[in-house]
Amino acid sequence: MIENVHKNHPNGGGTPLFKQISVVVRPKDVIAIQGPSGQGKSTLLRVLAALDTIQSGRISLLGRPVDSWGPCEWRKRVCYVPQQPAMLPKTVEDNLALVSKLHQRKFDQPLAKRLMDEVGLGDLSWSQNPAELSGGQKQRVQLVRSLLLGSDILLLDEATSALDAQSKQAVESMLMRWKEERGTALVWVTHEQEQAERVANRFWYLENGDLSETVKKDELTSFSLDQGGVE
Ligand SMILES: Nc1ncnc2c1ncn2[C@@H]1O[C@H](COP(=O)(O)OP(=O)(O)OP(=O)(O)O)[C@@H](O)[C@H]1O
Repeated sequence: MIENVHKNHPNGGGTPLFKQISVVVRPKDVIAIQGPSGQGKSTLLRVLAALDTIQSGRISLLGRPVDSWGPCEWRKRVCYVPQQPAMLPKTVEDNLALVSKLHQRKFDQPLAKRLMDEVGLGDLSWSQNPAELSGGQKQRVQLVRSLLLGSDILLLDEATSALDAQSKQAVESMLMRWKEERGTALVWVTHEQEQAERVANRFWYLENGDLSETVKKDELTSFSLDQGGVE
């Protein structure tokens, strides 16, 4: 999906943040991105989401370069979920219905209800203003809103950083069910080694501009047989 991507450090010093990195994302992959702070994990998600520029390289999905999809279609297919939830100052329901409004689709209320239940927000009033919610509640509402887009790839930036252990487990289980049902790939920045090991089948490590990859042992055979991926 990304080939020889080169990006300079945003500090303007001319040092590379990414040095010719290439990776493929396959349906149902769960990829944990790890590495020291400031090495470009969030930036890599934004590059994949076509929200940040690169100096050279190719970003594509299903064999088509990002430019040929157009920004709106790309964002439907590749959805970035930022660490800090950005909510409309309306109701929870307005926020949940936002993506269907933006993309002229019917709001799937039963699905939204099911997902809210699954992330432990079954009792939350949908008429509340998100400003009244806790950080962890906002993070889960944002995640459900993103899932309703039905994208091929979800880019999760520390998606459970504001959650207690129980809610974190609920979110992890829901995301695992979702990717099995829908074939969605999850590319997930997490600082938690234990979480990475629980959820991921592939691991990307970013440091000094290089991306190295390891794969779970039981995945090695299928991985080497199936390098084709989404691209
Ligand atoms: N808008 C910006 N302007 C200038 N520098 C930026 C900007 N955004 C990120 N950076 C710099 O780019 C580098 C990569 O940042 P990024 O947030 O991608 O790293 P990260 O690996 O996700 O870090 P962390 O683990 O701390 O979240 C950092 O050195 C950061 O200071």
